Amino acid sequence: MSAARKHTALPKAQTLIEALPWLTRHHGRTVVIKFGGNAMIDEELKAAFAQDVVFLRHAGLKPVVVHGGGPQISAQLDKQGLVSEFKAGLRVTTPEAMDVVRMVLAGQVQRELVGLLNQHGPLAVGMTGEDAHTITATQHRPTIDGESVDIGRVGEITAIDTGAVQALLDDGRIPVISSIARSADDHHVYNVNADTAAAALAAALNAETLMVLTDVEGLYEDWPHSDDVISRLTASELEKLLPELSSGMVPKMQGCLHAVRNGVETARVIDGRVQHSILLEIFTDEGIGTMVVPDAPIDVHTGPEQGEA
Ligand SMILES: Nc1ncnc2c1ncn2[C@@H]1O[C@H](COP(=O)(O)OP(=O)(O)O)[C@@H](O)[C@H]1O
Ligand SMILES: CC(=O)N[C@@H](CCC(=O)OP(=O)(O)O)C(=O)O
Repeated sequence: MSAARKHTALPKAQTLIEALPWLTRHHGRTVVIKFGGNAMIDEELKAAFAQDVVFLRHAGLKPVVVHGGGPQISAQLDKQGLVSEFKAGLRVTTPEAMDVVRMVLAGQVQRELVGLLNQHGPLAVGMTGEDAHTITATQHRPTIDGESVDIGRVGEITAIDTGAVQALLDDGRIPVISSIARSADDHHVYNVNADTAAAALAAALNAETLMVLTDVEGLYEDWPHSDDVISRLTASELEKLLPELSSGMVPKMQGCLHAVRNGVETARVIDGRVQHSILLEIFTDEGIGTMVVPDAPIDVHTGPEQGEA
């Protein structure tokens, strides 16, 4: 090898070897990645997301993708002349809107993600929470101003059956899951917030990490007045903060709390607008968003040889 070639190749080897402690730590572990509708805005970002997920799979992790599609659902409802209304951060879902939600999530967004992932090999398999009883829900009635409100076919998760997802993981596949649940009440289906579905799946799968990709840098300390990101907080600290949060951050942070209180080691909210943000989070110490840890935390941003595992 010429001196010039060695010069350009060496930094690549160094980059790879720097990832070794993280590769060792995460090998064989399940990572649930929530890809939000707002982070899916750009073709290049979607392609980079697919590359990252496939990279994780080839690096020996077990990624599970749970996707949203709020803006895509709203656009389709609009096309059909149906109004989008949200209460307590959740879409008021009439039976007519439910058909649109199901068609957009399972028929469009999920298909697109599966297609992007499968450009790299026969890896991704799409499913919804309806399949093999993966997610079961009953009607969710949020309390607004002290009153229980009917927001239609919005589901509250009552059970998760991980059998089908686990079988896919054992077969080396990447499950791509739409946040629709089978009903425990009747033979219809429910619309579940995708952050909530991802968190419930992460806990039930005993995942190492829940990673929520969105369109902000993380949890802002004083949103919307400042863009100071809280880089790390414990479950108890988050619990205290929850009543102050608004809009889309509520289900995300509730989900992160649920995950770390139920065995998941870290739950992170990261910026899906940054290319390869997943790899930056998993394989470097440049954690870029907000990380929630259990009250007795494990320092995951420290390489195994430098600190406690
Ligand atoms: N404290 C906060 N920190 C960051 N974003 C916040 C906060 N409170 C509310 N938000 C809002 O939450 C949004 C993210 O949620 P959402 O729109 O549901 O995204 P996604 O489609 O990725 O699930 C942000 O774009 C921001 O407008
Ligand atoms: C009940 C409820 O609100 N469901 C969401 C499901 C999709 C979702 O959560 O998408 P994002 O992650 O892109 O927000 C909805 O209908 O918009």
